[in-house]
This record gives sequence, C-alpha cells and structure tokens, in this order.
Amino acid sequence: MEFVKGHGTENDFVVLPDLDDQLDLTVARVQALCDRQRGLGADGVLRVVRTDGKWFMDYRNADGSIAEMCGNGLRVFARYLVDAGHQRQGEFVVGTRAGDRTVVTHPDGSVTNDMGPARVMGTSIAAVDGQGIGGFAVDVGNPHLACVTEDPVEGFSLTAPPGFDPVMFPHGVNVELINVIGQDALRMRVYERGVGETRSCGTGTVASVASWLAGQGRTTGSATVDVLGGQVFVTIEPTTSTLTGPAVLVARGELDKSWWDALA
Ligand SMILES: N[C@@H](CCC[C@H](N)C(=O)O)C(=O)O
Repeated sequence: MEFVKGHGTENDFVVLPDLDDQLDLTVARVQALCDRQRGLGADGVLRVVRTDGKWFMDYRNADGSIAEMCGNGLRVFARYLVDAGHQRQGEFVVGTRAGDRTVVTHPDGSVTNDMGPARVMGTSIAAVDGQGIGGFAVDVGNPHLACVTEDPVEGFSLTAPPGFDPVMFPHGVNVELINVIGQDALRMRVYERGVGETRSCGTGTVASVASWLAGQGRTTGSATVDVLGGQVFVTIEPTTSTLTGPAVLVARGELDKSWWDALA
C-alpha cells in the first residue's frame, strides 16, 4: 500500500491514496502510522478519496480522532494531487467534512486555500501552564480558542493539555497563544485537539487572525503568522478566509502489508 509523507510549515502528515475508498482506516492504524517510534510519525493522516469524480480529504488526528478540517493538511493534499498527476497545477476543489474548499497550487510549491468563514462565537478562557488567558472562540469548521497575550508565547509550557470550558466546547478545542509582533504580523503557538503541541496549525492561524481582528472590533484584515515551523499568510474577508503557505512532499514508499494487517 502506497504512502506519501509531507508537511505544511512542519505540521506533518501521512498521505494515504485510497481513490476507490477501500481502506479500513481504524483508530489503531492511524495511531500506529502517526507514532514516531513504532510507525512513520506524523501529526495526522490524510486519506485521499475520490467519490463520483470529487476529491475528499478524510483527515484524522494522531490519536485516531476525526476532525472536520485541517488547513495545513489541505495544502499538502492539494500538492499531492498535482504531484501524482491527478490534477493540473492551478485551481480545483477538495471536499472536507467542513464543506467544499477551493485550493490554488502555485509553481513555487505554495498553496492558497479558501478556508471558508472564520466565525467568532464569543469569548472564553484557556488555562495554560497555570494561567488563565482570555480569547475568542472561533469556528473555522473545527473549534478554536485563540488567545492574544502580552506574555511571550515562547515562555509557556504546552506539554499538558490546556483547560477549557466544556460547555462552550463540548467536542474539545484547539488552543492558540498569540503575540502581536509587528504591523499585521503575529506569532502563534498551538495545542491541537487530538495531537498535542504541533509546529503549526493552518485552521489555528486563521482563527488567530480572526481573534486578533475581533479584539480591535474588526471583521476583515490580513496578517502574516509566524509559527514554530515557518510562516503563513492569512486574509479574513466578510464571508470567507484564505490561507497561503508552503506544502512539501518529503518521501513516498510502501507500507509493510503484514504490519498493516496485524493492526486491524
Ligand atoms: N493541523 C490542522 C488541524 C487539525 C485538526 C485539529 N487537531 C482538530 O482536532 O480540530 C490544521 O492545519 O488546521
């Protein structure tokens, strides 16, 4: 069974081409694939499915849970489709659990995703490293609590999961810590639901820009977002948002059939 390994600003994924929707992708198999000692190692899995001529990104977190959307994963997914000859360079549509998303692949390897609306749902508090930090709840298809803070984000420990209000976030939440580092320039760290701290989160960068704008009473604007794994560019518009950043394919190979079968 073929696999491809790739990353977007060092948020890394195992891509599993399954065009005819045949794979039984169990929780145990996702966990083993993502394990950095006993598997390939990744923050998540992107299963590539084609149903009735439409692409679908089946995204799974490293713990095996299903998430609605993955912004960095979508760029890697798009890059894979072009690299494999399934799509021409340029614009096409990928279905996700959060809805259809238009992507544009660029000759320099970067990809621009239409990320859909970033909906600011209210305010809440994250408990991080023994500290309560206020932020905005932002729905980017998946849930985020994006917190702008004056304290340097480098100073926080994100080894333990942040606390959050389970009434506001009944299905869990991704928590972002954000510093404003210049004009229209943010720095972000993230603790992802179902993964832990990652070096980037595309939906998290969109939520961060929406939260930063909301803090100024604004609903539109653009910013660069520096993450541990690089930089992306986000624009928030009245009814949608866009995310531009790199997408890198690192390796391709074959999974061992007996290893895979033993995990069923
Ligand atoms: N890394 C992703 C987000 C993946 C899903 C997230 N962990 C969740 O459970 O909602 C991104 O780039 O957006």
